[in-house]
Amino acid sequence: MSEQDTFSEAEKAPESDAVLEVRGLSAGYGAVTVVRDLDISLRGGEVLAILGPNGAGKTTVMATLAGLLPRLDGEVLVGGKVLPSARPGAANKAGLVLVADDRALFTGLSVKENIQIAHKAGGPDLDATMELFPALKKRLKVSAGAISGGEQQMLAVARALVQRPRVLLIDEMSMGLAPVIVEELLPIVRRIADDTGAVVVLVEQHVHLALEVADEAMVIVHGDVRLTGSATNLAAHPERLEAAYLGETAPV
Ligand SMILES: Nc1ncnc2c1ncn2[C@@H]1O[C@H](COP(=O)(O)OP(=O)(O)OP(=O)(O)O)[C@@H](O)[C@H]1O
Repeated sequence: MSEQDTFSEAEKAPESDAVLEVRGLSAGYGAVTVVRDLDISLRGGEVLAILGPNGAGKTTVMATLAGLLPRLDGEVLVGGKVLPSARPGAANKAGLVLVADDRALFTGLSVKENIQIAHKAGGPDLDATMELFPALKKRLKVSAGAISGGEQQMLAVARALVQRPRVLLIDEMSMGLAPVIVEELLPIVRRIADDTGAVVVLVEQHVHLALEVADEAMVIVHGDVRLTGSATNLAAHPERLEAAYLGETAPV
């Protein structure tokens, strides 16, 4: 097959290659719609950064994707199969794993026990997981409540990883952490996508750090998608990002 053939095939890749597809999603609380008409299509190994100011609706999107909130409209598909609305167990079974912004660790249990409890058949074992988190490896016997914020975040991601996610949702990994720690953590997320082929959807306040590791990015403001594009493109045009954040662009 010539190089040209390979290129045209890649260009024409069918939509069904998508591991995560979100079509016309609206999300909110009761009768209140907070996010409107969201579309996402990601293949295995791709990282999407969801950006936007406080209150934009990012966490609402993540919770809805994870089945913790009912969808108000639209569909979510994993591996081509439509997920039922508001069924977190079904979403998890389909391979969606959420790392929530509160990390939700068992603080009375050790680091090792937190990981063991979450482990699913076929997921990477403790040794393989610790390769990604050498700092955590030294803290395996310490209780999860006694490690640093950065280590807790590593543990939250490690706990998601041993569930063998097809789609890893990480909500504000950087919450309460110094930028220097975030700089260490985000490349690990990139590596997870590259090594395991999982789709990663990342909500992040550190815009430029997120764009360094993401493939695609989306800016949500007041519940509307105001900007989408490749992370490289958005990083090269900070003025577009700024205009989107300020609500100066029309909904996409
Ligand atoms: N439980 C709830 N009931 C009703 N409204 C809610 C609830 N939780 C959040 N909201 C509202 O939904 C909107 C979006 O909130 P959300 O937390 O999704 O934003 P966000 O982009 O994640 O913000 P931040 O960056 O500050 O975390 C806000 O107006 C918020 O007040």
